Amino acid sequence: MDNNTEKDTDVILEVKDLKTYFKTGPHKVVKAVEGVNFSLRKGKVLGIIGESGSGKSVTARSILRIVESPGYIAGGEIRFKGQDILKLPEKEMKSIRGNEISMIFQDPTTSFNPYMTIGAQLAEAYNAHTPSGSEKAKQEIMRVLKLVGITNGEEVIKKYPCEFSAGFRQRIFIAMSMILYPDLLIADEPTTSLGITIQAEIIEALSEVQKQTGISIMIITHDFGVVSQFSDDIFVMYAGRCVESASKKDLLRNPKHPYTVGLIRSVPLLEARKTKRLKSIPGFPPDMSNVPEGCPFASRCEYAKDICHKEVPALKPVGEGHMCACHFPLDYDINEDTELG
Ligand SMILES: Nc1ncnc2c1ncn2[C@@H]1O[C@H](COP(=O)(O)OP(=O)(O)OP(=O)(O)O)[C@@H](O)[C@H]1O
Repeated sequence: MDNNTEKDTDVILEVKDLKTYFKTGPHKVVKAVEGVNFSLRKGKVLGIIGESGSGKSVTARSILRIVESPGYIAGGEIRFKGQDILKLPEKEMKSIRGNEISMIFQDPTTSFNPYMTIGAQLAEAYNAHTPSGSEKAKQEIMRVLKLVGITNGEEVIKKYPCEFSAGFRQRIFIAMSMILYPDLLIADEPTTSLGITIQAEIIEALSEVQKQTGISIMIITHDFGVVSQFSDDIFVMYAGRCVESASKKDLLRNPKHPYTVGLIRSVPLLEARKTKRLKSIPGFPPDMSNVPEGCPFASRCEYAKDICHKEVPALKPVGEGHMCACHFPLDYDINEDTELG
């Protein structure tokens, strides 16, 4: 039994020193997630942001224990409601998936069976864990469809996925993910394949679901606009590591890691940036099978000094609830960025 402290009871998910590797050759290991730490507060939204290949999806899949071979979890703890789920037998984990933790993916097209009606698929998701009469299932289907703003549920359930747009399918998929009253929803790039207007609608739908149900959400994205709009807390990933985490307010106002500053400077939609020039981060993330010594961001960092190329900086507190892995955290006020003015 775990002895939760008062503080811990506010945390639904705590990831400690998670390592997920891929053995890609006899002497080759890709360290996709290398010692990641973060927590998600109950009823809050945590945004995980980072460029492509930084390990966001692998982190999400590790939480559900669905990392596929040659991938494996090499170490760490994943505490969900106080219990380390890495220690659970697969049978118990199966019941947690969908029932307590559900996940939505980037591409709503592949999330559905094209040959089954929406109603049949929602009923199947409901009955998978909760055998029950069809009347009850139908009530629950209507409940979740309404939750995502679909009021013509009777019509929708008779149709097939191909009869709807990608955005509407994603909305239905969010509904499906909510059918078993999960406590945690992991949304992996839920808006990436959609147009700008539809993206905003999906975020709005997720936000409505969160408000109405109080569910905890972990949203993964490479779009700072999405996290700045929707998250309570933000966790920035780079090359398989956590480089900065803080409340959204702190992170956007006073980012400490040069990578976070680079990400913020490259976003066209943030209010504070509207009138300013945009700057992309020069260079590319490292090859994950051959990450150089020292801070993985050093080769792209305009502030890097000798030590940055030699020692990996530890994740350390830089303010209340604000953590940063940098040898020289910045004292940066986003509104005083004269370089961009
Ligand atoms: N099946 C695999 N085999 C080998 N390496 C893999 C595999 N899947 C992922 N990786 C490695 O893990 C790293 C992290 O991948 P991940 O999908 O988590 O990135 P991401 O941040 O979610 O990127 P994206 O935004 O493009 O989805 C990749 O750079 C890749 O090197």
